[in-house]
Amino acid sequence: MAGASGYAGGEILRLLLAHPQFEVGAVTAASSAGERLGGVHPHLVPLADRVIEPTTVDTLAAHDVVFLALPHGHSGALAAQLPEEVVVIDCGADFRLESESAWTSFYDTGYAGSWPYGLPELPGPAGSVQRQRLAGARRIAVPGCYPTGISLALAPGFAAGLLEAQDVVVVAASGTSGAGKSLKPHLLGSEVMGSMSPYGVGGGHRHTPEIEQNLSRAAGEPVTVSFTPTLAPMPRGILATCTARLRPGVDPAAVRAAWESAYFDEPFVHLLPEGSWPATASVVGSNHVQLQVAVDERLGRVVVVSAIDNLTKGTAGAAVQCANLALGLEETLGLPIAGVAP
Ligand SMILES: NC(=O)C1=CN([C@@H]2O[C@H](COP(=O)(O)OP(=O)(O)OC[C@H]3O[C@@H](n4cnc5c(N)ncnc54)[C@H](OP(=O)(O)O)[C@@H]3O)[C@@H](O)[C@H]2O)C=CC1
Ligand SMILES: CC(=O)N[C@@H](CCC(=O)OP(=O)(O)O)C(=O)O
Repeated sequence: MAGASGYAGGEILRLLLAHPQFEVGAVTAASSAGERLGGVHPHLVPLADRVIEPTTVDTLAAHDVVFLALPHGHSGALAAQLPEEVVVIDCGADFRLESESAWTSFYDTGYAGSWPYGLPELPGPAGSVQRQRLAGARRIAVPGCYPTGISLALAPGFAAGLLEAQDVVVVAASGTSGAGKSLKPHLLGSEVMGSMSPYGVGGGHRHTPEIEQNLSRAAGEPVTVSFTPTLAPMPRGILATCTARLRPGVDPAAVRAAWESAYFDEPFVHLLPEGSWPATASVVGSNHVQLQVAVDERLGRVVVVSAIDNLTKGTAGAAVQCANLALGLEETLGLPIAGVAP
C-alpha cells in the first residue's frame, strides 16, 4: 500500500483488514516514513505497530497487488517499474483520461497514458457495462470521487438515448476529506465549519473532462458538462445534483425505467423508492451509491441526485472492488455493505 499515511490509503487499509483474501504487506509513504502507522491512523488498531516504509520499487514489487494512493503525477514512473504480473490499482488521476489533450488542459504533470477505468457499474452503449473491461486486468485507474457519483447518476439516461448531449449541469457538495490530508489554509476548521463555498467555478475543475469522458462513452457522442464543486462542512460524503435536458419526444414516464434497468442487479448502486432522496449520512463508510431521479416536466429536464462516501465508493471501496475483479474474486468481497449511523 503506497500512500498509506493519507486519507485514501488509510481507508484502503481499513477495508483490507476486513477482507478475507487479502493480507496487508508493506505500508509506504513519503514524509512519514519511519513512523508507526498507529501514529497517523490510530483507528487502524491491528496495524498500529507497522512501520511506514519509503515508497520505492523495492518495497512494493514483491506483492500480488499494489494500491497506489499518491498525489497526481507520482504513479506513472513507479508503475512502469513494477513487474507486469503485479496488479496495480491507482487511486490518483494519472491514468484516468484517454485524451492527452484533455489531460494537458487540466493537469500540470506529463501525460502518462490511460488504463482500464475502474467504475464497474458504468453503463455504456448497447447494454455494455464497464466491468467487462476490468476482469483480469493488471492495471486499473480508480475514478475520481466526483466523477463516480456524477457519472453513475447520469450515464443511464445517456446510454438509453434519453438526454441531450449539451446543457448538462452539475453542482456537487463534497466533504473536506476529498482534499486529502496535507495542510491547506482554506480547509482550517474555522474556515470550513458552519459554511459552504464553491471552488473551481467556471469549468476549471480537473474532474470535468473525466465526467465528460464517461458520459460521452455512454452516449456514443461527445457530451459537455458544466460542473461546479462546493465544499461542505462534513468530513466525508458527496451529494451531486445533476440535471440534463430530455431529448424531444421522450416520454417522461419512460425515464425511471432507464435507471431501474441499468442498476436493478447492482449490489452497490441503488435507485431509491420514489419519494426518497439520497443523503450523504446514509452512505458513510459503505460502498453504496444512492440515487433518485425525477422529471421536471415544465422545463423538460431530468434531475438526478446521487450520494456516495468519497473515501469508500469514491476511492478505497472502488479500489478494492477493482482488485476483486482483477483477481477473479467475487466483486463484493470484503466491501462494507452497511453504513454507519447516526
Ligand atoms: N481523498 C479523496 O476523497 C480521494 C482521493 N483520491 C486520490 O488518492 C490519492 C491520495 O489522496 P489522499 O489520500 O486524499 O491524499 P493525502 O494527502 O491524504 O495522502 C497523500 C499520500 O501520499 C504520500 N506522498 C506524498 N508525496 C509522495 C511522494 N512524493 N512519494 C510517495 N508518497 C507520497 C503521502 O505520504 P506522507 O504523508 O508520508 O508525506 C500520503 O501517504 C490522490 O491522487 C487523490 O487524488 C481519489 C479519490 C478520492
Ligand atoms: C473537496 C476536494 O478538494 N475534493 C478534491 C477531489 C478529490 C478527488 O477525488 O479527486 P482526485 O482523485 O482526482 O484527486 C478536489 O476537488 O480536488
